[in-house]
Amino acid sequence: MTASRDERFISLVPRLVSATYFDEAATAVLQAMFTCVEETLADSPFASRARILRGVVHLRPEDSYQRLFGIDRPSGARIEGTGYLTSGSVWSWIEKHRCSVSIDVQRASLRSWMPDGAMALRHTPEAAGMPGDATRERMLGRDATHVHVVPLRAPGGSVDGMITIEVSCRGAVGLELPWAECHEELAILASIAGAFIAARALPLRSDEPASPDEFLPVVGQSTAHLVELLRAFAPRDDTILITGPTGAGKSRLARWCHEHSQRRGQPFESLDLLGVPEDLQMAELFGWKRGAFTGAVKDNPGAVARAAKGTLFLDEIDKLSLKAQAGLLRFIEERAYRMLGDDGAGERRADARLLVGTNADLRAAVRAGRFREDLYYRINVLPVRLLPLAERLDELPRWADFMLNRRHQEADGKGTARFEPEAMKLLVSAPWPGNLRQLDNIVRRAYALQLAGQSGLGGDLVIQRRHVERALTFDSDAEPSALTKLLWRAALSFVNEAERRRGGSAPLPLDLTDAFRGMVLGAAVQRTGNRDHAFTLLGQEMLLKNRNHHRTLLRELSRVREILDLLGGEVDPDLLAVLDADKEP
Ligand SMILES: Nc1ncnc2c1ncn2[C@@H]1O[C@H](COP(=O)(O)OP(=O)(O)OP(=O)(O)O)[C@@H](O)[C@H]1O
Repeated sequence: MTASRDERFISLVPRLVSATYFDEAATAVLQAMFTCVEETLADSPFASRARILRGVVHLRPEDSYQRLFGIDRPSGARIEGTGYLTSGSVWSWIEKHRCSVSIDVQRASLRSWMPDGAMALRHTPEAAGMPGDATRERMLGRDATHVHVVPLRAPGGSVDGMITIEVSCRGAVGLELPWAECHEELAILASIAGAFIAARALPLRSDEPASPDEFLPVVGQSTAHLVELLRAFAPRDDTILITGPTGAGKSRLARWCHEHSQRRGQPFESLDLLGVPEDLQMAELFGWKRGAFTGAVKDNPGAVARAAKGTLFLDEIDKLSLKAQAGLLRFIEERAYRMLGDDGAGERRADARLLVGTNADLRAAVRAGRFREDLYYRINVLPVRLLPLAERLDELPRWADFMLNRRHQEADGKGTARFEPEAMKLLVSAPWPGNLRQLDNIVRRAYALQLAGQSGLGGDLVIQRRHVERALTFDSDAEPSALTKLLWRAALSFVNEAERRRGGSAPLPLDLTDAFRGMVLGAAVQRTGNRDHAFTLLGQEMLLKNRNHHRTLLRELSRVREILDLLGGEVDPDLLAVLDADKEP
């Protein structure tokens, strides 16, 4: 190892340590790699002919894109928009074999630098790991004749992404660029970077912060990086796989991608496979002719044909039957399909860009034999994950305001609509298993309750806390697991607080959780407006019978006071009212 290589390793570390943005960390490792490759090329027969075009860092842990950043070598500028190598097959090869690969783009050959030092050369365009025709064409279009790809390893050893270096050297087509001389050093640089980059989800510094629009009205810090990624992915024709829980907004995000693609203005067709029985999936996708099956009273072109020239969003793709998976794979590979019952016309073609959504773990479905592996790799080109609402609480107040104003406009309301601060606090502290869809329902319900309590839609509308509380209560009736989730969250908060106090102020012992009984009793007294009813509601008739319930309530509420004294902070006004009422003789 030469001194300059040592220096490169040593000088990279402090740059990575001090990086506060992903861009900075990625720039540091790319610059070190550029220098390494340039020095190697300078000592080779291609010295005067080869030039580096660009380098890109792809961070995709657990198989979904988290960050993407690239530098255009000649200008030193950040790569904008669509200029990224996004070959699903290269990624799947790297992930599986955990080794670097060098690609001769024109000759369609792929050299793998196996971890045991062996080297495998594969020559056909169809060979596993080789980028598909469209990706190769794109690379050649920007004069990239050779690409070297290095795995990005996380500290635990998992491969959490890759770094790609594109070189242009027309004179070397069919010849070996000197990757043999530098691939080890590049792998070490990537490993050093991986230890920092993959372990920390550094934010992306964007010159142009993600701005909300009609199709994505709220973009907070927690989704800004996702929107940034989608800005690069949306304009391409590759498939985007959007994973995320039900109701988180996958369909809307798919629509946003369509609106930010060249296909904007063309049809956007959405098919939710959850609602389509397996035996009708082929028909819904590819259409049918009249009489193709019982009930087919007239021709139906199918979702693929309706999406022609535009975009087709297939939600809940994991629900696709194996038969329909085969049909979809064929459509993706050849853009060809057959309509049900159309024996005469033969094959049809449609140019539709595919976007796919799921809440399931598709890899697990592949392992279980429920999802075709070849189809998985075809749709897993640009995977992104939409977080559940509970993990993007920074956005929640803006979503709630947006949904409230949307409802207000639908109702032709005058003036403005807003939540009072206490109502908003309640929304932020709720668990949201149903995500944005649930929030929308709650907002609509609270709006209706508020309207019912005041006359007409005249002036500004301020939604009060009690209406939100009632709306949430209705909702938790419909969602029995919500209480368990809330209890669990409360337990976690309790433990967090106990930890925070460790070694410092008064401890928070387990016994204080008894205060919860007092709070439940207090809430029941407040809700029923009567102690006897509250005790009956909570199954404590025995205490009532013995007329012991007043004393019990006093004792339970004293525990509540104890914990409030210890914790301090703001106390819910309703709880205060119960406590104050009990002070009176
Ligand atoms: N960008 C958005 N603009 C406006 N409303 C949104 C947006 N995203 C989500 N919502 C609200 O959340 C609801 C659920 O969104 P969406 O249907 O996109 O979720 P999803 O993740 O596709 O859910 P599922 O998988 O259950 O179909 C919408 O009906 C809407 O009320």
